[in-house]
Amino acid sequence: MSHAASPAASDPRNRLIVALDLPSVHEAEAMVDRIGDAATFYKIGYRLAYSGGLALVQRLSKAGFKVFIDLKLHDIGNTVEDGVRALSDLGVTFLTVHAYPQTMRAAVRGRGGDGPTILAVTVLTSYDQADADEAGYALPIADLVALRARQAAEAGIGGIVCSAAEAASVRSAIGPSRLIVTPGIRPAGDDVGDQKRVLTPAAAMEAGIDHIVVGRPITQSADPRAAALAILAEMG
Ligand SMILES: O=C(O)c1cc(=O)[nH]c(=O)n1[C@@H]1O[C@H](COP(=O)(O)O)[C@@H](O)[C@H]1O
Repeated sequence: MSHAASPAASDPRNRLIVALDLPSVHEAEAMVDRIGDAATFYKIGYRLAYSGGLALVQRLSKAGFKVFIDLKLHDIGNTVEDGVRALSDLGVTFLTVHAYPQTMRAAVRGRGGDGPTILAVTVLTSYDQADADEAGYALPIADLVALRARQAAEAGIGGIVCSAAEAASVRSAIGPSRLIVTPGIRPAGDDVGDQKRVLTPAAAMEAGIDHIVVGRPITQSADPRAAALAILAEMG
């Protein structure tokens, strides 16, 4: 595997997280090599984690990449606390839990003093209002995201996952020092797939987010490196 570049603080590569949602560790490693120095931060989710991807987390970290482990934990408090404690030993930068108050408090306990930054997933970007209604939530999505962001800050969570469309209300709920991380990003004209609350890379940056998460627009492109470079150019 190639080694990660060390971008300057102002370099947009620090703010682009590429979702490695690929079928196997072998294909994920080949993708990292194809993208080369156009990315320095990768996300590993269910698909890879459940097929040998935890070893890849360690290889990526060793090669100098930042890693976001996205398992969206949500269970009874004791199980979440223990799970976060175990994941904290992997040396990742970010890990995710769902933004339920009991879950978030347990995750903060499991993280201890020097673990990874815990990100709380508010309302999935594949949900529109009809999906939230169907799931039994009485609130408009914007209000539910803001409520969960406030609860995350109260629980001591380090960052929020939401749509960039909600960045302003989330920022006022969490203050300047916690992070806003936004999937549901599509360059203008790209296929949105199952995403519903979508913004372009440029619009997300203007909205004041800290990191964007981009998967298929890069990994399913005929030229993943060129796709990543185009997104970086749009991010400024
Ligand atoms: O937690 C996440 O990363 C996440 C939260 C969310 O609300 N929406 C969302 O799409 N994601 C993840 O972000 C990535 C987006 O991938 P693409 O839609 O292919 O760009 C996927 O790996 C999702 O699992």
